[in-house]
Amino acid sequence: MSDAALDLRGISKSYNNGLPNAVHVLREVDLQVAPGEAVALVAPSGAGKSTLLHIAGLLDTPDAGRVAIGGQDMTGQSDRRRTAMRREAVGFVYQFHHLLPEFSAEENVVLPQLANGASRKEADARAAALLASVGLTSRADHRPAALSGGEQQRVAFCRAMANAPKLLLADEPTGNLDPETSERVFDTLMRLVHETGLAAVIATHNLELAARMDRQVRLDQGRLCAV
Ligand SMILES: Nc1ncnc2c1ncn2[C@@H]1O[C@H](COP(=O)(O)OP(=O)(O)OP(=O)(O)O)[C@@H](O)[C@H]1O
Repeated sequence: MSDAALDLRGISKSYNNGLPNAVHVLREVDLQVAPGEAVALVAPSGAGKSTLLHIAGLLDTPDAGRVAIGGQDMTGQSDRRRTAMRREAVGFVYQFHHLLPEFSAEENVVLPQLANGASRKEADARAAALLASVGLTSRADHRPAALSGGEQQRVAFCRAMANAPKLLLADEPTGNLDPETSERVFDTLMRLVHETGLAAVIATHNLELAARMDRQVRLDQGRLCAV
């Protein structure tokens, strides 16, 4: 397999839900993403974007096909190795951000770094810089419940970037944001992609933002095609 940041080959996934007719969500999907490349994943609701992102981020396994991250084939690897790879190399921004409710915005960005071996000082400095980059310095001490949906979304983005992942997978990362804030998060993201060699796959319904990424792919009837 290649040295692509993400290399998906022949990925298929279906759900049968105990019914005779299985739903073929993904059919032989191939996708390679290079370091420093942002790929927009566009598709209607229910087309399989989350399923594809979960498989790419090692949160789910395909029925067939291979997944490699940073040139390492993760197919058939133990849960321990998959978890270690996910923690070291992959950042995830979920559609529903899953922040830890009992911790502040800043702590939500600090904790994954401590879990990954950073010192408290390094983790605090990186969290402060990330929160500043998305305009949240004044909200750093707030718990998620005291933040708006869009602010929570931005904290989730900072948390995904906390351990400087090689691969960022994002499910509608600007979905809850007003146009100006969406622009700011998008600019931060593209700067990280082009300046640090981050590879990103970003599922979005926003066709205008999709058109500004390096490449667009579309899921249609389970097949992935270039736009
Ligand atoms: N665990 C599951 N069991 C059964 N069916 C599932 C499961 N997860 C997803 N599906 C089905 O697979 C299809 C794709 O779901 P998925 O969540 O990947 O779509 P999506 O493109 O991310 O949608 P949205 O944009 O609405 O979030 C849907 O028809 C969904 O009902």
